[in-house]
Order: sequence, then structure tokens, then C-alpha cells
Amino acid sequence: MTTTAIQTRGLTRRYSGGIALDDVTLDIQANVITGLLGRNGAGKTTLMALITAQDRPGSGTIRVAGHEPFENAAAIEQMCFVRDNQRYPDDYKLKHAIRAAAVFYPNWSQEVADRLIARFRIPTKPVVKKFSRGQLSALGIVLGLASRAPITFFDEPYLGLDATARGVFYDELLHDYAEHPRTIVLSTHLIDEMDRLLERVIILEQGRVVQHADVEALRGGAHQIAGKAGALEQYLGGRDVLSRRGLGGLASAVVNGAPAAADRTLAAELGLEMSSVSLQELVAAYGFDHAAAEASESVSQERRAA
Ligand SMILES: Nc1ncnc2c1ncn2[C@@H]1O[C@H](COP(=O)(O)OP(=O)(O)OP(=O)(O)O)[C@@H](O)[C@H]1O
Repeated sequence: MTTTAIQTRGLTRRYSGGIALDDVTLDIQANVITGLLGRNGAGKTTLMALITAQDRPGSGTIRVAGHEPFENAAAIEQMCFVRDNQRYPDDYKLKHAIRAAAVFYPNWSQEVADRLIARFRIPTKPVVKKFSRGQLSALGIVLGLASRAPITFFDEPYLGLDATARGVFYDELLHDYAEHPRTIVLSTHLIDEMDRLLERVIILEQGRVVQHADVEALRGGAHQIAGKAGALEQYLGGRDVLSRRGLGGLASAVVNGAPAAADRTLAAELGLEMSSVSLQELVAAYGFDHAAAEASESVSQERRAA
């Protein structure tokens, strides 16, 4: 049976520049790794900040393990939010950051912290504010994993990390999660690299939830089709096209829905190639700007006609 760790209903957050989250209703499953995906400015950080009570919604409700988190110490200590721009007091060295986290998080594992500090080679002498971008990210990951908080959020935790260090993060996350299952929500733009970590995904687009599903179901729920532009247009007629791209006389599209046998036959008759869609392609397709693509297509047509 699946249980819900986090529930939001009609969550909305506006800023003076516009709407960051728009009527977001979600049930985030407990003890699952959920990817929070979407283009820049889609609302991912805003959603995590609201759930972890670092910000207040304009309207809507949030429940963490059934409780409203805002100004609720018992709910807040169950959550760890690893932010990409986390600030530390000016005089903090590594040991101070570790000590503070160890006091704050009830399930803190010093063993995990020590192992990760060694694996990431985080320096002990300089103050944290002198850390490189990658060292700061590594420290965030140490705090996030060693906290063993029942609900842990990682907001683009890899910024500045080299490929080896990112590999350490993925290995350690999977290893510790297998031994101590917990609810993990992870925002990322490195989808191809991290999709093996994710069991479910939420895709946000301009503040709204456009998908919330199991990764496997999502991948199987769309298909990619490519070939000569004219043949492709014939195939696409009347279908729910998530995105399309063209180059010269060739074109490709991502289409919503699993392909039926008749679709495969039609594609073969039209000389089109059908393939599955990667999570990265699917997220790009949901964030596809149809209006901009049409505008650019009409400009190219005018150029060709001139
Ligand atoms: N403090 C703020 N004041 C004004 N606007 C804000 C503030 N915080 C966020 N926004 C706006 O809200 C929208 C959502 O921002 P958010 O940081 O949640 O996006 P994101 O999906 O995390 O983006 P990215 O992938 O670039 O980190 C953006 O348009 C952003 O400019």
C-alpha cells in the first residue's frame, strides 16, 4: 500500500513578477525517490520552499505527514532541504556545519557524514564561505544524506560537482536509501544522468503540474516518431503532439500516448521511424514552447519564400 508523505491542495504562490505556483495539487508518496523536473523558472524551488515552511503560500494547503508545517517545529525537524544557495554563518568551518546539523536532525548519522566527507574530500581548515562551488554542493549532500530526515529535498544538489563526485552522490544516495528508505524529492536538470535514481516524477511547467507519474509509466505513455516532414505530418494528423522539430526536409515529434499496433503499421507504411522517448526528451517536450516554435517556423517560411 502506498502512503502519502506530502499533500498539497490548490497551492498558489504569486510574486510581483507573476505566478510561481498555480493551483498545485499533489500527493507525494512516502518512501519513494521523486524527481521534480521542469524548465528554469517552472516553480520547483518555490514548491520545495513552501513544503519545508521556508515560505508561505498565497492560497492553498500543505500537509506533511498529515500536519501543517508552517511554524510547526515537530514537522520541520522531519524535513531536510538542501538548497543550491544555502548560506552558513561567516565563521563556520566544516566541523561547525556538521555539529549544528547533528544537533538539529534527530536521525543524524555521523558515520555517513564521516564517510562522505572523506569521499568528497571536503577540506576541514577553510571557512565554508571560502569553499568552491563544488565543495559547497558536496557539503549540502553530506548534510542531506547524513540527516536521514524522513523527508529530504535536494534542489539541484550537483552544481559545480565534477563527474566523479556526482557518481559518489548517486551511489551513496541509492545505498543509504536502500538501507533506510525515506521520502526523497530531488530537482534536477541532469535528467539523462539521474533518471536511474528516480521512481516517480513530477513535471512542472509555468507553475502548474503537467505530469505526476511513475517513471516507467510515463516513458511508456508517449512515443517519438521521425522521418520525412510530409510523411510525418500525415502521421500526426489529429494526434496530441507534445513537441516537434524539423531540419530541412526531415522532422521528428513526440506524441502523447502509447503507440498501438495500427500506429506502428501506419508509421512503417509512411516510412517513419518510431522509437521510445527518454525522460529527458519527454520533459523537454512538456516544456516545449509551441507558440515560439510556430513563430520561428513562420519566419523560416517567409525567409525561404523571399
Ligand atoms: N523571491 C522571489 N521574488 C520574485 N520572484 C520570484 C522569487 N522566487 C521565485 N520567483 C519567480 O518564481 C518563478 C519560479 O521560480 P523557481 O525558483 O521556483 O523556479 P525553478 O523551477 O526552481 O527554476 P530553476 O530550474 O531555474 O532553478 C520564477 O519566475 C522566478 O523568477
